[in-house]
Amino acid sequence: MILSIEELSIFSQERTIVDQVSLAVRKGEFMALVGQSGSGKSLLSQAIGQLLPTNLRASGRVLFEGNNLLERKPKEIRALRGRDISYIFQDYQGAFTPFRSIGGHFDEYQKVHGEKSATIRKKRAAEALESVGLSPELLRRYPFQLSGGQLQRASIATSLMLSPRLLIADEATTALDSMSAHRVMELLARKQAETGCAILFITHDWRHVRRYANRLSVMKEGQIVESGGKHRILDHPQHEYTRQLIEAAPVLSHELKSGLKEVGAE
Ligand SMILES: Nc1ncnc2c1ncn2[C@@H]1O[C@H](COP(=O)(O)OP(=O)(O)OP(=O)(O)O)[C@@H](O)[C@H]1O
Repeated sequence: MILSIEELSIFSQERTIVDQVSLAVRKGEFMALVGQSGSGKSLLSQAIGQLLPTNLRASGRVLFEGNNLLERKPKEIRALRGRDISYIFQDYQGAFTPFRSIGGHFDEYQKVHGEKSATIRKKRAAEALESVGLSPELLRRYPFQLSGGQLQRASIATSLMLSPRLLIADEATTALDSMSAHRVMELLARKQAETGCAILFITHDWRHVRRYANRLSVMKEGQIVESGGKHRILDHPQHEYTRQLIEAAPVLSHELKSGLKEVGAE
């Protein structure tokens, strides 16, 4: 288990938003987190890296390779973020400062994580861009000179540059057109196969769950209502809410919803 969330609750002054949630991500797996809008998926993912808004607080345990991250000092967490645990957000535009070149962003990111050699930083930045199918030429450009899809791939390149062991992707493809989203998903799957990193993937897109996930958890009103292997949940959901969610998703073929063939089918 690379990540083990145990009885995590998140509170505002007025209410409990996430209520005693437990969730585990295994080494190297693709774990999808789906569920109702406002059920607390983003806040749960933010709590992992101590990124919660300041008006909220968390209780419980977030064990990353056995260490409770909720007890770590902010400085320790900053060092961990980007190196061991990386995030990809829906708002990838926000990851870039308008007046700094793409190369400048890659350089700064590595400096923050202690890489002192400018030669290594430059080489690694070029390799990172190439690994997501972008030309190192783009390092000279500014964020507004890239398309949305290119910018999202550049932000993914940054997130993967230091080979994190856990990648947290919060609706990483929601803002993209379907071809760009497909490219990003294929890229994540390929990087995962290459590096063996685990992915916690928050999404509303059941096509991505069906195609890429190993396991999934379903959230509703601050609680996890069902967790398990993809095929089991998609083909035999046990909770009524999961059933409704799957029924509401577009049906893609006559196969079972997980993509498996019915027993006895040709
Ligand atoms: N800083 C905050 N203070 C108080 N409540 C908040 C704060 N941030 C989010 N919330 C509330 O917490 C709940 C969970 O929000 P969260 O963003 O985690 O939902 P989500 O499941 O990711 O939704 P979506 O799928 O729409 O992105 C929502 O009701 C939201 O309004």
